[in-house]
Amino acid sequence: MANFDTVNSRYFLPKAQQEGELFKQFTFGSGENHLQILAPSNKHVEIMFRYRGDQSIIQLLLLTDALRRQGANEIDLYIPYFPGARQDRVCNQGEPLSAKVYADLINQQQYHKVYLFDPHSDVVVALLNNAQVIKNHQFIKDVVNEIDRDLILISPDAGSNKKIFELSSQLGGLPVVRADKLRDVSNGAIIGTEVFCEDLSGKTAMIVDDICAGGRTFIELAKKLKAKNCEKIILVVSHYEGSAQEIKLQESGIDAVYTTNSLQDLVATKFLNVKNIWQFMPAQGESK
Ligand SMILES: O=P(O)(O)OC[C@H]1O[C@@H](O)[C@H](O)[C@@H]1O
Repeated sequence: MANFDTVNSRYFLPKAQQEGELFKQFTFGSGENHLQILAPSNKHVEIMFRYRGDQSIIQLLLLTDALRRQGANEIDLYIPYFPGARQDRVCNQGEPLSAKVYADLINQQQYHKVYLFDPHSDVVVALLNNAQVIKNHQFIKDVVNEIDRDLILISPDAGSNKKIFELSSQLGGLPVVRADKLRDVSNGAIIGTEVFCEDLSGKTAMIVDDICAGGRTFIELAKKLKAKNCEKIILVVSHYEGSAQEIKLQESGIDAVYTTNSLQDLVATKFLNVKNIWQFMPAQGESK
């Protein structure tokens, strides 16, 4: 999973340096994108797509159209981070159902398979045609092997429990501690966190979640874990936005963040020990 080769039927977006150019791409001054496939396409191709803002979605649609016109009739899409997945319900009046908007766009392309990595919930999987889920199990196993300590898994909120207990059994029954966010019912803002356990003296806690975005969830949680005398706190997220809150994450007691490159090429920060241990596809400008 971690390493993709660069055979001719794999098209990377954003474009990574690879053996032979498969397509050219540029953006006009007006902001419109242009691309051109440079050789006839195989019938079956794979697009390895990392979401980089909504402009990148347009590039994906253009690439898909160009490939079909060049003869591709079975296209698999790898989209490890699926945009809009966290807005999988309308929380406040006036908001869109973003997950459906993005899913509809992808469905219109009639991909043969759409591979997602550790999606936020089952909703986006249900909205997409031909979705295949790559679970986070192997990623977490790799992290556990690298840490090599006695661990407890922390389920950050009620919505994560099912996933974390499944993960625990995959990891030979690692103990699980449950936590939950307390929210302001009027606007959904996080106002606190509860951790359902007694003293955690001497323990290494591994918080596992799909994404770290603003970081608020983990800052509050880490503070509570520290207050329960946790010795070390590791945050493991499949998708990491790279947050303005990194100083606060560190101050809250998080010792390291383990993540993948599903959203970012390189996570370098002087504040946090962020390890990008899984490479979905070559970083832009890297030859793999
Ligand atoms: O607290 P931040 O980092 O902003 O958001 C991440 C959390 O928000 C949820 O959607 C994710 O599943 C995760 O629990």
